Amino acid sequence: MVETYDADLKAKYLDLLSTKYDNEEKVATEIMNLESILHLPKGTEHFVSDLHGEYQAFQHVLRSGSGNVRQKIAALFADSLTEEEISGFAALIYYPEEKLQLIKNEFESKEALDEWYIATIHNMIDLVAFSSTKYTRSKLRKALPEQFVFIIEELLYKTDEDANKKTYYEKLVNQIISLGQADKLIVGLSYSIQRLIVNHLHVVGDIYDRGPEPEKIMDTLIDYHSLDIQWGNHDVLWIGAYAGSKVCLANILRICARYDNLNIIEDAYGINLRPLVNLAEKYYDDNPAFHPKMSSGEELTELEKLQITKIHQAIAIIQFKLEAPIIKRRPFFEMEERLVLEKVDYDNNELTVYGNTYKLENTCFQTVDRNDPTKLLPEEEEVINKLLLSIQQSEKLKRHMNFLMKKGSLYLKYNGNLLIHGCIPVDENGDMESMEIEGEVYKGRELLDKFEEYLRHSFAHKEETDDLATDLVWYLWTGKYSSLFGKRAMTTFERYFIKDKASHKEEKNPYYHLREDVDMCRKMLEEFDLDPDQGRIINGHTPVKEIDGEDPIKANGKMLVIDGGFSKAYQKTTGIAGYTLLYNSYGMQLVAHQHFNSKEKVLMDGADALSVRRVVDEELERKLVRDTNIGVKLKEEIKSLKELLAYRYID
Ligand SMILES: O=P(O)(O)OC[C@H]1O[C@](O)(COP(=O)(O)O)[C@@H](O)[C@@H]1O
Ligand SMILES: [Mn+2]
Repeated sequence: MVETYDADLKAKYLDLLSTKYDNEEKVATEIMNLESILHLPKGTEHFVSDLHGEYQAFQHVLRSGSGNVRQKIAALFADSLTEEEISGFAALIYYPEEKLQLIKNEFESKEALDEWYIATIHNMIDLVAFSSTKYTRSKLRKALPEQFVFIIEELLYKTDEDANKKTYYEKLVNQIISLGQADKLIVGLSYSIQRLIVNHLHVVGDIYDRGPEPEKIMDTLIDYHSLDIQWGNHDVLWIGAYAGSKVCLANILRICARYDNLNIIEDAYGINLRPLVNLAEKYYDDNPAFHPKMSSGEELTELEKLQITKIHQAIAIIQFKLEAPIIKRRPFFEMEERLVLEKVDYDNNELTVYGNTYKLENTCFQTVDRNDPTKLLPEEEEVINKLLLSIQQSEKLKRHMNFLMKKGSLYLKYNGNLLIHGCIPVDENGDMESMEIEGEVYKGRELLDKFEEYLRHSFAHKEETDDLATDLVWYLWTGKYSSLFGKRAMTTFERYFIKDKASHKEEKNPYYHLREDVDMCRKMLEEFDLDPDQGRIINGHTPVKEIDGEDPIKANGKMLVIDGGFSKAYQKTTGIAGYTLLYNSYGMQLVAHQHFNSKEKVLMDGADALSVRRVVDEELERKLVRDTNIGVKLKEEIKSLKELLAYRYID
């Protein structure tokens, strides 16, 4: 029965396939094409994480391919260009529009400029050829600026250069210049080169929060040619807010207020904060614990600062109140200790948590009824409901969140590696920690799959605000067994109101010290059905403190921690601007970014020489497409095509 069904299905599939490949030659050509692709070297993967709204730094890393663009230029033009020229050329490729302006201003005669155009266009064509050796012609064509494909291909596939066609090629380039198309061609070629140098991008989580322009990062990612995303805890917080979780919403607003980024909400996403501002003005005053953190160079008037301080308090208190009913209705979240508002001794202004009693400072409990401390005032309730409505109606946010869902997942198995933002929750013995959800116990990979299933359910049901799926999205942000949080509890309340830093400590999951161990990493790879000899785990989330001698390469290279440290607020504690990772057919390279120069500085002296590389390993055998995820798919296609050939065309 099953067999006939399968055979039927197969025949239907092959019939469908034969509509695309409607003669024997077409099938044969495609098989040959795919077979040869399998033998090309694998494309370069680029890994970044913890972007935290730092659009400018991200742009630089993306455009420079973490130093890969410059490296290609240096390799190709080692004998013909000086270091300075190489840097200038690199800067032109990263920021072609701006750099072109700067360069053009330097020329005094048209002839000199034309000469520069000719040399530059030729160099760029050579670089395109050099950067595309791993690709098929058709893939290269897709990466070229559409309006110039014909011209570029003519120049790329030059034949007979010395004889008959020499003047033809010269004419072509001269024509481009005299018709005023040179700038457009250079800009187009620059973006093509950027695109050719990185085949696929992995964003290992935390696009949102702390930094000023996450929405611009999202727009860049939406336009990017090939990528995947592993959600970070901060991304999930935004997904949760959009999916109907009021407590997630309160959190994103609180973090925006804390980092003086409320314009992300108001200007970028068009959400009206007026109701929240009115509430804040009515109940709150200045409070040093709620002053916004500002990055250097930023200026606020006293009045602006005061207003943000008030909003910050208003939304923090709403957040603490909203947490309580969830903790109570979900005892299996094991979060009773976080019922902080109920634990406050309002007479003595003290809090007892985890067995210790602390004095509270800078409190702002004006809207807290000590007999029912977690009850929202009707106006607080109205504010959060209005905000939820308007956040769910933001077209731009909808677009960004849909994209996060489409390209994102909690973890990803890719070319034999495991990509995950936070951790795999384990206990001190290295056993997978289990969590009971609706009477079923899950652990390891199954637990993560379950989390993702609930998250997707919540996203599909935005009208539900208090169901288990929505509560679990918040759990992913802050829960003990969350693979994204990776800590035992979040001490936000203590950070605001208690001076004693001991109370701020957030204990990490044992994963974070056990991941130093090779066997533990092997075990985790096996948990995800990956080959422990070949695979590696690629993590974000925890800033690597190079300052204290911490190494991002752990467990003999089985574990790579690439928290980009893009977040300016965290660079003091890491001593570095962060790491990114490149994986080409020869192996993996970790790139340490000492600091991200401003775009202006890069434009002036092409300065990304500050990226230091450390090679994780040299693969013995060059990796080919056939060894990759895509290779597996291509092999399946080849198999089907061969079946089609036998079934339809060969008797
Ligand atoms: O430094 P901030 O912005 O107050 O945030 C601290 C909070 O951020 C977290 O570290 C989570 O953010 P990360 O994913 O960037 O680590 C919490 O554990 C902690 O409570
Ligand atoms: Mn994180």
